[in-house]
Amino acid sequence: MLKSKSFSDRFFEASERFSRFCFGVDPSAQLLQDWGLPDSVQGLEAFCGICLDAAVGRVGIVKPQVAFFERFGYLGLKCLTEFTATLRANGILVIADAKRGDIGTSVSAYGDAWLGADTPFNVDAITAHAYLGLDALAPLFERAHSTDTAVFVVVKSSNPEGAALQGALDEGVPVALRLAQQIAEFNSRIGLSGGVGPIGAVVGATLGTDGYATVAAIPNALFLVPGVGAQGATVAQSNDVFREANGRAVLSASRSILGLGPDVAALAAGLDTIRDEVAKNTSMT
Ligand SMILES: O=C(O)c1cc(=O)[nH]c(=O)n1[C@@H]1O[C@H](COP(=O)(O)O)[C@@H](O)[C@H]1O
Repeated sequence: MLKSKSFSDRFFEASERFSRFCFGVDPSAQLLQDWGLPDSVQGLEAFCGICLDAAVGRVGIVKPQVAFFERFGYLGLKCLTEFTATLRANGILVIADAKRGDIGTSVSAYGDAWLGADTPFNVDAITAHAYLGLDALAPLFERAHSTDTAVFVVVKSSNPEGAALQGALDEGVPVALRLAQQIAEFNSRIGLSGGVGPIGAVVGATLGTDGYATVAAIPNALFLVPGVGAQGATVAQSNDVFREANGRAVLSASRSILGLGPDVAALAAGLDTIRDEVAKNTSMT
């Protein structure tokens, strides 16, 4: 039997083919309303259908925000399952923005839900928090390693509220930097593929050069870089992160692109524009 490709192989392929851009799909109540759709599962399904039509053949990575599907209970999660399965069937990598985190036994159950071909959600990667300690996420990391998937741990977030906690000093070292160092150690221990391990890191684009040290501290991880557009960061401002990550980062934007919908052609044109802008910027770094 052919061994499936590692997450890092799929990530590098997607970002090389379609630029280092990730399309964030955040079907908020506001966007459903702006798109003239009902705030219901039917509206959610229509929203996802439009995103799918615009994304296929245009972007390599999509990040659905799970909270906007959970709003509709099990039917919302059914919609998410179908959306992600169709994206993946069309060759698009799916990072579920689920922000999970807990003690080991509970985290292990999150793995059973999200990561691997025999799981109900079966996505390529999920996002997680390390507030209960990075080691507590170990079952999720092990599972990612064994299923060729990945876990992106929030290290230095894009929102202003995160700065105090993430910048607090632990024996003189900011918590975010300590976490970055632990991720690098964990990845080395668990095993690398294409130079990176199954633990990726989330570093906000809004941080500019403040995010630089964090990225530099993890030479063996992939990066998810949200915060472009609605949160104020520009593609150009992310150059420092891109330069330091040396091909291991993707930039993600949600509302700034989705605001162009519901017209598929307008959404597609917006995706083309940001994808090409990211490609141009990263080729200069
Ligand atoms: O993990 C994330 O994606 C994430 C981390 C972070 O530090 N900041 C952040 O905004 N996000 C997510 O990225 C998306 C940002 O959306 P926009 O600001 O509309 O591009 C939202 O779904 C957030 O939940």
